[in-house]
Amino acid sequence: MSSCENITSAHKEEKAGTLPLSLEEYAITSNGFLPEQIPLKRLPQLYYDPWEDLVETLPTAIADHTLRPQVDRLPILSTDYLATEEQWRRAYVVLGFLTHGYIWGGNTAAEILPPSITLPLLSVSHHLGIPPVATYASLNLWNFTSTSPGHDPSDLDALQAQHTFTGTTDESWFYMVSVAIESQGAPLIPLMLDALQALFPSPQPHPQPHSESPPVPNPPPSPITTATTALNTMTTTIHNLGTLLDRMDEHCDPQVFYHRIRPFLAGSKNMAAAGLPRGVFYDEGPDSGGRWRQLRGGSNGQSSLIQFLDVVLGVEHLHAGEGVQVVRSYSGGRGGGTAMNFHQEVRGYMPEPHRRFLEDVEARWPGGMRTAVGRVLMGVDGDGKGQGGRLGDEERALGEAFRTATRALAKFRNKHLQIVTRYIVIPSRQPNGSRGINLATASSRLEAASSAVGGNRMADGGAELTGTGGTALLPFLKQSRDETFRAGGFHVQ
Ligand code: HEM
Repeated sequence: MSSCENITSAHKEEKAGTLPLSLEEYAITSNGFLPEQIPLKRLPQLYYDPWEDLVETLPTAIADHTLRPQVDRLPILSTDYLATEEQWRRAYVVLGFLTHGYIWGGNTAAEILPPSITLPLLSVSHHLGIPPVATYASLNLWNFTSTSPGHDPSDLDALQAQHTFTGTTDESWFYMVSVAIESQGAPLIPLMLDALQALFPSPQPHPQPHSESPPVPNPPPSPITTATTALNTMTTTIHNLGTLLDRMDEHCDPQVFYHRIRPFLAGSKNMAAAGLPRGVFYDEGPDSGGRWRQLRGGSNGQSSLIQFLDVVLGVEHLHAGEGVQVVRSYSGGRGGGTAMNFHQEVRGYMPEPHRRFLEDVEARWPGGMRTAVGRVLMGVDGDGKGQGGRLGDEERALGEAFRTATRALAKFRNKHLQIVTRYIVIPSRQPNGSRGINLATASSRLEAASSAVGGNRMADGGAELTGTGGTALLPFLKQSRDETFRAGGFHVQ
């Protein structure tokens, strides 16, 4: 197989019309936030063989504790020979795996990242506009291959991760469920942009043929019908994404996830309990010095697709201090300071074009469907205070389609909550005797921010062990779900 195979997905040829935004400018492909082609499996320049050879044997090197000395002996390679965006992404994937393998692949966490990793990683992350750490992009979006004819990334059974820390099927499957979700959700991007565009500029009533005019043979659908149809497709697609989520159990065992995979996803932010009180020192060599950095680790919460669905529907996630708990990620790290909530903060961990895309969509269609549908139904921006007369069938169908779509996304979040319970909360309460110092347990401590939750003020930085940690994590995820339900709260007359 060549290193740059074309991907044929079921929806690839579907969209040919003119979009209100040029998706290419945002590095969005016919596979959505996934690349158009199977990501490179190896950098073609022999110069980068020291990285490639090491990452190829990563699970073994971690298991026999030889990774750190091998990384320490790596030459400091320049990024000057990276020639294409695919190659920059490949370098980011390789360095991300080596970084987390190095930090977490021992009995204690490594506090200092050597210049052989730090220098090229900082250069690559600067080029891609993404933090120098493993992210959803390096673990999922740019880390897959497929054995299906046409390399269809929506075919979960044919997907495989290119790299894992553990060499387990469980880890590959954990990443690939997200890849299939991204792929199956991809057609929603152009579809929903069209729908927003149709509805936003004051929707016209259905064109009524004038009595003297000749009948129009195939009148184009009205903006309201266009949006209704798109929302109904969105509902079906989100339902299918939930079916994929349900398949996590097929090959990813909760014990393996919690005790073996998850520790490697951890970041360096608020990880004192796991042995990183100051984060990780990125050593840039004797000339430049270096500095301590505290960063989140890789998380599916960094998915641009799920945030796109929020933006389209107009789901609002509250800021810290407005009742939201700022949680430590399952991959480590706690939500940002007072000004940012989780969803805003993790945008900083998305590839720059994807982050820009979400911001531009928000700016162009503020409030998304919630605003647009609200205007149609009540003549207001969805706050339910309008006068509104009797609604026609078309408007009622639109309102119903919108509420059904928000309900579908809330149900998706509900399934996700059940997964988090099975994969984190329950295993965190069970003993694990496999390691001297259990980094999984240490890195799963949750810290509640000094935010008021249900009237109970929790001490800033007050840590809870994982046994009770789920009590901090679950309210955050429940809040996300409930905010989604709330976005659909219209009363159709
Ligand atoms: C074993 C599987 C999974 C586990 C244990 C898990 C766990 C978690 C945890 C603990 C969080 C809290 C924030 C964080 O730590 O970053 C989170 C957030 C999130 N996860 Fe997952 N997750 C899993 C699979 C997935 C999948 C497949 C997706 C789909 C792309 C997903 C999407 C999200 C999203 C969007 C958030 C942000 C909260 C929200 O918007 O509701 N997760 N996940």
